[in-house]
Amino acid sequence: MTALIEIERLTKRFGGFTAVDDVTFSVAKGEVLGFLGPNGAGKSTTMRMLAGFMTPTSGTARICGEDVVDRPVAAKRHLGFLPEGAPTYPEMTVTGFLQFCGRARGFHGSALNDRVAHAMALTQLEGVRLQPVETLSKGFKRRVGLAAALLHDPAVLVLDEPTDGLDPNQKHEVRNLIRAMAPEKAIVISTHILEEVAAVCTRAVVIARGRVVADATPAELAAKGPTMDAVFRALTLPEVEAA
Ligand SMILES: Nc1ncnc2c1ncn2[C@@H]1O[C@H](COP(=O)(O)OP(=O)(O)OP(=O)(O)O)[C@@H](O)[C@H]1O
Repeated sequence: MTALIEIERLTKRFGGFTAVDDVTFSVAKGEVLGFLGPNGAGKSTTMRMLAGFMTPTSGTARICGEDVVDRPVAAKRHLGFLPEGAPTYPEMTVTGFLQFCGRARGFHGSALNDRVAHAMALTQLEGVRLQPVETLSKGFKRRVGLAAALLHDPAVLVLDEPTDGLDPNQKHEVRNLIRAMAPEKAIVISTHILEEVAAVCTRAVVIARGRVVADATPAELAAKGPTMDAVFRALTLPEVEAA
């Protein structure tokens, strides 16, 4: 299996506080890695460093073999990143925003229009295509962000809570979409929803206080206790309490 994401000893300190502490894992093509942990565990910080949005204090991250710090443009070519929250440029319409993202990715003319139309179809945004992003509900804003991440059909997807704010039907659709794309890509999703891990992930990495406390398949994790909730608490609470 080819590792499309390679994270080695990644660390981020904010002053004297270590938010991400010596994190190592890799993700191969075909894998959907669930990145789990309690609030403040360091998930978003790890994902931001992987996406080249934040410089690590130490350690390395590579996307399709390209170091995100030394070769940021080459690494980002292979990456679709859905950050936390809503897309920027809220006054743009959905179509306008996605066209802007597509142009930034180097698409023009009919190729640009095809890309935007395809991404909108995948994320079911056609009904709101002419609406300004700021007027959309949270779930629709999330899907606009997801469409922007998928636009260039990248080999690597890093999705920070992709189903946050979606209703159950939309969650189902987004999980189906992730599953459908999975064979051709390496995907990392962070989530608080334990059922999502069983539903879409082939592997799970659990972090607490910035450190990896488990790296296993969903079935291996589930076998560690009576419920996924209990396993999650056993893995993460001692770390939180010890801090
Ligand atoms: N720019 C920053 N400056 C200082 N501290 C920060 C900064 N960004 C994050 N932190 C801290 O680093 C820790 C990890 O934050 P992070 O957002 O990565 O956690 P998370 O696992 O994504 O949490 P959540 O599940 O709540 O989104 C937190 O204690 C947070 O307050």
